[in-house]
Amino acid sequence: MPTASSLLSAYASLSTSIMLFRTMFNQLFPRELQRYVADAVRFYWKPKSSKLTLVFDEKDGMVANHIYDAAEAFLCTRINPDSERLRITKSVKKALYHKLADSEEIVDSLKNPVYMEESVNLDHPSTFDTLAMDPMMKKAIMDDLDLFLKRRDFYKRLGKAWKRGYLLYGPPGTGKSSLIAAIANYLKFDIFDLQLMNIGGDSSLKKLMLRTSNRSILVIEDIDCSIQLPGRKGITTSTLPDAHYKPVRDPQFSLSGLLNFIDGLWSCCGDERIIIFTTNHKERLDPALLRPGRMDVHIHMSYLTTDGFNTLAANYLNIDHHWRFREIQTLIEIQDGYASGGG
Ligand SMILES: Nc1ncnc2c1ncn2[C@@H]1O[C@H](COP(=O)(O)OP(=O)(O)OP(=O)(O)O)[C@@H](O)[C@H]1O
Repeated sequence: MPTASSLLSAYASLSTSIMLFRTMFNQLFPRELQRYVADAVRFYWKPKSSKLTLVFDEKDGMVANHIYDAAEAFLCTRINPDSERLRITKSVKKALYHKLADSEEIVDSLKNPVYMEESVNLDHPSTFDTLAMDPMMKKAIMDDLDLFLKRRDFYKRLGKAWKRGYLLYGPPGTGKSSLIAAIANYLKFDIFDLQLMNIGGDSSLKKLMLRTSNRSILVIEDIDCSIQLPGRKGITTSTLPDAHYKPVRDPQFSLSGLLNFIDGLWSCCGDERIIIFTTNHKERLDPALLRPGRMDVHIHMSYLTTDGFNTLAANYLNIDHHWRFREIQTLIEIQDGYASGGG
């Protein structure tokens, strides 16, 4: 057992050595190196926290920080103004998990954490050349787009927003998305894909619409089934989906909100914009959405014609004849006959 005096003398010699080491360290090494060593020691010795604080500044210098806007728009669909803390976790397999207060919980899927996907560099190969579509119809669409782009003064003179709405309707898999890509490639516009089911309310919608750039195409796909829009008088009949449809969640914005934004919001912010709606069931849409000024051009995308088949065979297989073409063309004609009620 060490005596008190030996302990005291060990302590005295240890503290003398430390003081000597500190003095030498301070004199021999530059201040920057000392700070670096101190930081490294602190980093390895500090107890590790499981918490991570993300700070999004509202402004990046003098300009607005887009990440702040995106975070704000996203969070205001998930939390109410009374919530003070938001806890978000995500394990490897499970969905993104938000915990607001002790009594309030929301589970979200990471599939669509942000509800507007911005595709600035469109890399979709579809063009009007590769699209299987009646040549007259193709030309009519391209002419309409060209005319629209030339008519800035016309819209200005009328005091109307310089925008054009298209509705693409028809059975699934008939080329609606391909046509959207072809239009974007033709005009060299950006595409903004608006996911209605993820929008929390009119104000979020407004914010999102304002974030779309000029010379852009706003796409609202499957308008009849992405959300159950309340009608202008609150009646949810006009866009009723089929019996199997389950809305992802109740919408917190109204059809009138959507229509007003489409009509009014872009009028104050400059250049040309195109909005494209797609649906497999045009008959389910409210006439208020279908009228010119909102959906100016209605394009029916239908099943393959003989010409369309030839285009696809050339695009995909690089062939313009084959011994089975005749057989396929006969089948298409029979199908056409059924579709037009002749069969
Ligand atoms: N008219 C067409 N021209 C060229 N490719 C087509 C055409 N129709 C379908 N396709 C091809 O078929 C696939 C499905 O087409 P697309 O996604 O454009 O259809 P859609 O009408 O948008 O379908 P959905 O209504 O299910 O979203 C794509 O690979 C596309 O290349």
